[in-house]
Amino acid sequence: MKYISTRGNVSKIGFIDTVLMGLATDGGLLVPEKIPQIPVEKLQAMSQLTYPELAYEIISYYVDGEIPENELKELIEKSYGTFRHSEVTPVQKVKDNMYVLELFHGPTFAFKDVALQFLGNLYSYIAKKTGVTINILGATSGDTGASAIEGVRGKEGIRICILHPHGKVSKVQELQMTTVHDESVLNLAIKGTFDDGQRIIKELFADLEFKNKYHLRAINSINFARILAQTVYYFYAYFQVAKEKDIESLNFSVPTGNFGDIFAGYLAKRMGLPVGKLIVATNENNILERFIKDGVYEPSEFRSTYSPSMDIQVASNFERYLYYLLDEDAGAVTALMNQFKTEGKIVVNEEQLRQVKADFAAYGVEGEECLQTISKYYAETDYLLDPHTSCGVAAYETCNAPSEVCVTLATAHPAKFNESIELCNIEQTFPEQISKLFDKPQYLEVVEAANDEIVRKLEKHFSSAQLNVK
Ligand SMILES: Cc1ncc(COP(=O)(O)O)c(C=O)c1O
Ligand SMILES: N[C@@H](CCOP(=O)(O)O)C(=O)O
Repeated sequence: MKYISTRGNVSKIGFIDTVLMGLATDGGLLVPEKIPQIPVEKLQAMSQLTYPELAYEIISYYVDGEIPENELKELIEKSYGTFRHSEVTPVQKVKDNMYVLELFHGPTFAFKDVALQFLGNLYSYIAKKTGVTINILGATSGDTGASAIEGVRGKEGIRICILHPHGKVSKVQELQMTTVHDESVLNLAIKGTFDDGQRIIKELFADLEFKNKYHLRAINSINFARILAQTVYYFYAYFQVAKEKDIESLNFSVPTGNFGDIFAGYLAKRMGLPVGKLIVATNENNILERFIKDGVYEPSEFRSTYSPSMDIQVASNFERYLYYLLDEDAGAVTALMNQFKTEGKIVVNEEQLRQVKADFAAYGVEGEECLQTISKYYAETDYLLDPHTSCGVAAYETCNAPSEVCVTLATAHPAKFNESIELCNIEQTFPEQISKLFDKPQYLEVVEAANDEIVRKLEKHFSSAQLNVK
């Protein structure tokens, strides 16, 4: 298995080099040269596997022997051994034909842990095997940051810097990131939005001299390993629902911001999983909903919402989808991405829009509807949705036909977003791991959303004494 760039200007590389490269050196995103196809008989055999066993089967297609079988199995078991639920990502039936896939049983109570526990261990494995330096640079709207820090903290030879939008993440998200007192961790709170942070880190990754000098590595979903690990739970959910329901295909409703999670579902479908509709649920920052409806991809004004992790205008993984929409024509992707840079928008033609609508349904959830959905489900089913999952459920209600079976991805635990839950007059009990954060001191530096100030901080952090790799 080799990997190529969506912009066509990177020579083919293997899995480990793909993980280390993160953002492709030509500014594009790395994708597998050929998506592996899983035959029906193999799918049937996979349906009885435990989560770690299934993860091994799926991930092996992409690692393609670069990590010996026993070492990959060990790495996967270690990654999912930190989850509080024996099934790792259990599926809960909420009502007839409606399920949620609980992705929040990892250390930081968000779906990011599923991929970032794996990626943290993978980076540690690569550092030990090859001696390469791992200096992680990431941007977060709240969840990736905490999860990435948790995934690598205490691992020798790894340093990490996370940019988050100052004052625009929930209190628990901020505490999860900033109460970690470790010289390998730097939290920069930028005076701006998540999009500013994501743009800045992409510019730094695109500066190849800087990237190479400081050995910058990515933990955001620009890193293909993130997408890969997230693909596994679509398979797992399908197999769990199929055990109790006779289904030909299964719809998924996915709270969406950077388009990474839903792209993982798209990949699972292309690998042969019988996925029906992929429903893109957004909040008021609805660039993706508008694109799926009108074929125009154009940012609008940023809005702070009850689901802050989805307050994203420019969705990183959109480029990966564009690559497949444009029949894997890297030249056409490059032209459209250049057009986006110069004109600020991308418009697809009618035939392409038909394909987009065949691939996805979409619904943008406004604030009141998000809160009402939380209240309604709590009253009617006793299930407490976090505001992101609530957007997913509201989109399911709008886009899923009653006869179709749908799984909504529950992307975070409600305790992370008590600001929104309180507005619904619901009192929740915090898990101990979260309540104890409130007593801890915080470590963060507030900076302008400007490259030069951030570069100075990074240079200092990433050139501090080299941490030993055991
Ligand atoms: C809780 C939560 N839900 C949904 C999303 C959106 O996922 P994606 O960015 O992969 O579209 C995020 C952020 O990524 C998140 O943190
Ligand atoms: N919602 C995310 C934004 C970053 O997304 P990623 O999947 O590319 O890491 C967050 O919580 O940080």
